[in-house]
Amino acid sequence: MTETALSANAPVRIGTRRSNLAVVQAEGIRASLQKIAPNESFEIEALRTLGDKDKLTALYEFGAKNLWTSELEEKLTSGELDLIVHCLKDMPTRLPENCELAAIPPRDDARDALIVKAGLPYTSLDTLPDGAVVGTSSVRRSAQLRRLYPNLRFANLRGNVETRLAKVDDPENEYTCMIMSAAGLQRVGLQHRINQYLQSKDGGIFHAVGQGALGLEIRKGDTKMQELLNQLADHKSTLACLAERSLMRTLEGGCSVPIGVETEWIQSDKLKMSAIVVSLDGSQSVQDSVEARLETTDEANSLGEGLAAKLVEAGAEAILKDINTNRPAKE
Ligand SMILES: NCc1[nH]cc(CCC(=O)O)c1CC(=O)O
Repeated sequence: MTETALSANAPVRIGTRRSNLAVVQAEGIRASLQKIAPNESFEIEALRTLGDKDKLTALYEFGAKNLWTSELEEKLTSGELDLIVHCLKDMPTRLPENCELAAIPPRDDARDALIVKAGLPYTSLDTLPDGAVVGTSSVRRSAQLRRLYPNLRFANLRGNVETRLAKVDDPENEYTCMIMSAAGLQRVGLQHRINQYLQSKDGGIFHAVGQGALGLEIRKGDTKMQELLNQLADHKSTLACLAERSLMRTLEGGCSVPIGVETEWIQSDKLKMSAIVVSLDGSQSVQDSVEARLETTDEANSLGEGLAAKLVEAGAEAILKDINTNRPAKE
């Protein structure tokens, strides 16, 4: 084959993390792209990232906000990859100079879910006995739970979806239950293990910014990829997720800061966004909400900034500052 023929047929290279969930997500995007562009070929490259390798360090101790993404982004900018399929919630709110968030497809279930150890009879957070051990390494989850359920205890739980579930079910381990994203479980076919779906009006728990959505990242200015991915984008999911990310960016929180959020379209073009910021021990919290008609990404960004301002007014800054000064291994 000549070199020209090779480059004309060069496959579009899709990068993702090497977990089952990440690969399932990338396969879904590949299938959608293949339908849109039947003459292109698409290849998936599943890479082990720093976040996958280090299962021991508590997430909040890493300091860096990009432990799932930076190695993939290096390959994107060097041209080894053309697209990265991320869980949007693992993407930092500020991307490297030469990368961009090209599209957000229709969002799946954004809620957290309670999963009880196999064989135990509990069905919801409020039926858990005193001293029950919740497996989670997310300070957003533990802080919100400490606030509402002071009778619970917490233990770190890391690893991919299947690993975490196996650790909880292992009778040798002290976990009574764990909290995980509903979308993550559903995508790998484990939705039957969900005992309770959590949200502000059920269990009192707000989900993470961008949870349940995918983020499709490309090299900045790659118009061929942008045009393809435009066809996978969902307008309402995009506006809601961008509003959430703007809130997070404005509060300067990373994925390890206890900011919980919820967005809901209350009319066809009106988004309501509620959020909570909680101290690590659950003793302090501020909560507020905003709503506005949204059509453009600028308007989504303004909504996030507006909610951040309200939360700061209510005392969020003191809580976040306290978290940053007390963090054990802050950079
Ligand atoms: N923090 C890890 C992570 N990143 C994305 C998902 C699941 C998919 C999603 O929620 O978008 C998970 C698992 C979890 O938090 O339970």
